[in-house]
Amino acid sequence: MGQYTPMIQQYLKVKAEYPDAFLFFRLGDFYEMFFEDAINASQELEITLTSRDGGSEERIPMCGVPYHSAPGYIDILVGKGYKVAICEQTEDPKQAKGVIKREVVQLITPGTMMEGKGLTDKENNFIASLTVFEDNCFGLAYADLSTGENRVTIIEDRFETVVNEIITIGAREVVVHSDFSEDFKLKLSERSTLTFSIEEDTSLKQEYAPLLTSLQDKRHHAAVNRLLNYLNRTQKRSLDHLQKVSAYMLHQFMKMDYYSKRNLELTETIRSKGKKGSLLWLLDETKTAMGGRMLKQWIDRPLLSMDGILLRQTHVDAFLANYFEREDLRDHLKEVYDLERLAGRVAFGNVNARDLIQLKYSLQQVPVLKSIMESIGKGSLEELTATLDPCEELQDLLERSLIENPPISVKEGGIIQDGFNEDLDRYRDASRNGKKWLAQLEQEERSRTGIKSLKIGYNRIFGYFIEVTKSNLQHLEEGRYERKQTLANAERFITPELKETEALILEAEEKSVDLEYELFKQVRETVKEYIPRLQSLAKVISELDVLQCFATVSEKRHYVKPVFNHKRKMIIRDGRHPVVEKVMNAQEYVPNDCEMDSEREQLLITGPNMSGKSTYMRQIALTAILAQIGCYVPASEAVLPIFDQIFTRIGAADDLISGQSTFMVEMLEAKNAITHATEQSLILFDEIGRGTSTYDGMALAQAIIEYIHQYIGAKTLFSTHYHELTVLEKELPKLRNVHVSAIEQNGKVVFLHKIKQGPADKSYGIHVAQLAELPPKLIQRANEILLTLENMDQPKAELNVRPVPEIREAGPLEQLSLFDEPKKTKKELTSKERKIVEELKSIELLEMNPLQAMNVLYELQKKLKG
Ligand SMILES: Nc1ncnc2c1ncn2[C@@H]1O[C@H](COP(=O)(O)OP(=O)(O)OP(=O)(O)O)[C@@H](O)[C@H]1O
Repeated sequence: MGQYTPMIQQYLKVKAEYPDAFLFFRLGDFYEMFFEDAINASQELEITLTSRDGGSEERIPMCGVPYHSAPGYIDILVGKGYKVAICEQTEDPKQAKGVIKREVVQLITPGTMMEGKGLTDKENNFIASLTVFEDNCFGLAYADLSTGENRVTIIEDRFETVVNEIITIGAREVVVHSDFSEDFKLKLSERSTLTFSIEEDTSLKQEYAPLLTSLQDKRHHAAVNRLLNYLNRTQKRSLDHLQKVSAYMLHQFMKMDYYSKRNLELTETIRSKGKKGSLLWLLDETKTAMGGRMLKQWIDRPLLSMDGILLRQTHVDAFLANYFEREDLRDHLKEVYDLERLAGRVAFGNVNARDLIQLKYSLQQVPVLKSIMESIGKGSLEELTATLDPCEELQDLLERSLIENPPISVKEGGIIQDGFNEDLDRYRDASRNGKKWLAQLEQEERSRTGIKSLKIGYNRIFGYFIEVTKSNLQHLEEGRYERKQTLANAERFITPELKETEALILEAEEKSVDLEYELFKQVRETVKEYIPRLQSLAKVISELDVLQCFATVSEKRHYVKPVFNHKRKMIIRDGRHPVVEKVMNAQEYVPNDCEMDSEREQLLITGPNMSGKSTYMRQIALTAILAQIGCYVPASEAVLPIFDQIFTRIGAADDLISGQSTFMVEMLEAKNAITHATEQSLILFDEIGRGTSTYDGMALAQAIIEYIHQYIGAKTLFSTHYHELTVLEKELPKLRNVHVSAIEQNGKVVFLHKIKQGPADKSYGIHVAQLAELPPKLIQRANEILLTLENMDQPKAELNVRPVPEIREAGPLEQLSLFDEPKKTKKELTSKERKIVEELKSIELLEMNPLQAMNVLYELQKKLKG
């Protein structure tokens, strides 16, 4: 290190403390990066890589960004999952002896962003900490630094549950002990892009003790302390806005694993991973960013407590019964600023006067919201309304102190109203009068000299001056004017009077700007004291927003209030898939019923491809979820049990990342459902078993159905292409066949999308092939083959006697009328035909899917026709 210049040595010392972050090293107006950081940053940020002499033989790689445009670059790096350490000059360069002192003032990481593009209005940005206890218990704590939300839970379950929870909250950064298992890290990283950070210290810092007062369990403390200590160490500033930590338990909410949430497209779609097309997108009629975030949290955590659900329902009822008040409320909610994030920025000290003006507008809405709510005033809504806190004194302060349209900068004046502070008024008088004095002085000089074009101007270098054009110079009194500057056709002068007036004005202006900044800081400090009240206010407003949103959607889309029962009964009349219905236009969507109870626990759904089996299954799960978050549901009548868990296996080309075959994933998920489901659960299995050879898959599917029927009793919807399974209805008393109907019109299939009792009688695979425009000859041939196969079908009931259906001999195939020519006996066959028959015999039908079989047939036929 000795060979480097003192500044580079300083850089290396700081960098050693932040090895896993890009170090933004402040040099004058730039943040510079050196060595590896420079090489990597120049690639990631697409900026020029240069080099500088640093005392060593080789030049040091360097790249930099101007400090005023740094936030954009920091956004990019942090968005890619990197950390950025901001190292500032902490002493005045003029006073520095030797190298200027520098220190890291903040570490910005994916989980600790406070502003910028990385933050989405309607989404939280959580940073989590994970602590492993004995017996494989996990403490999960998480906080949103931008809003101050702060939670903790203990997971006494598999690590998979921890992964689910971290993905559900959408954490982007996880803080762990340095010994944390690499295997666990891998499992977490497989599912989402996460940044890991280290914090060993789980001891309590006294300043945070008030946040932890409601926590009884020691493990809660350890988990939360790890997180708080990390935030404290990296943020190096006030965390006053962090709210009291609230503990929760996972079993308070309906359980759904990551796959199920994804399959059901609750908050993002499978294909685009965006919000559009998800249940959240459909429901989001919230008017505030805070409400939007709460809605997402509610969708992620449907309730299990009947009381909790009914309470939300009552609120929704009240909003539904009062259309005009609701619309009025919506209009006013629109004017409410993001109070939670504002509170966070107040605590961090980076709000400007414009933010506080927004706060003022928001607070002005509160009495209005309150009076609208009071006019609705029914039952429990009154309780919520009563907690709307207008923070009157704060509102009053903001109204008196800040001017309406302040500039962004808080250090250049122009933000505090006249009449708010006497000293400020006095300075302002001086500076306003000063301008008057200058105008007077200008007038006097003009009369004295008789020069009409004489004017008083200002420049930064020597302040106020008197400007006279060259042609008028002779009119100036000798000795009175001191020359300061010569221009092409004018000269600039000063006089003692001018300088005196100038001193008065500048002093007043400077003092008033300084005082304004001081006054602004005082206002900001006062706002800081209101942070907890603002946060509580934000909670109530968010809740009102989500509840009005439920009412708005329910009314707009003609939803009905679900009725709950403890008898595991489920009746859905005219149920619809909420999102498909919206996308395709309500008139076209075919509504469907679903009836299940303790005598009818399993539905085996058959029907052609594309008829709507998956849609039907999904709509039932979404109906249950909507009901349990307290919203109305897309149906004309709904009687529902409260589901404790929802499991889905709905085909999608997922999980290629984890290196497992689709079939393996299918089996793992089946296992997951079978191991954890209870009588109170809902299971959706879409064509389980199709990923393997026909009989294998069918056998497994049947065994799974039987197992759930006999040992679990969960409500199960099972769609299948194996028509053979429909005979199970005879054996399994709680299983019913239903099918999605289709009709043939003019030789084409028309999907009715209607669920009917009983099994489907026909597979319409060939029609789908026709829709896919396979050659007409081929379609015709497939129809002939189908007819033959159907004619030779054995009574299906037999299948159920043997769990694995009997594999037919190849023999009967010889009798098929495969060819249009008259039947021939073996003797009469030509050698070519014999060869083809042999080929036919050797075909492993069970290894093929129908399309492959058709291809082979087509080839054989082509050979025959020769
Ligand atoms: N009830 C309905 N009313 C109107 N259209 C529907 C309905 N249900 C489904 N559809 C339409 O039919 C399409 C196919 O539905 P879905 O994917 O559920 O079929 P599927 O039977 O599961 O098909 P596959 O067996 O090929 O997986 C959907 O994209 C939707 O547009």
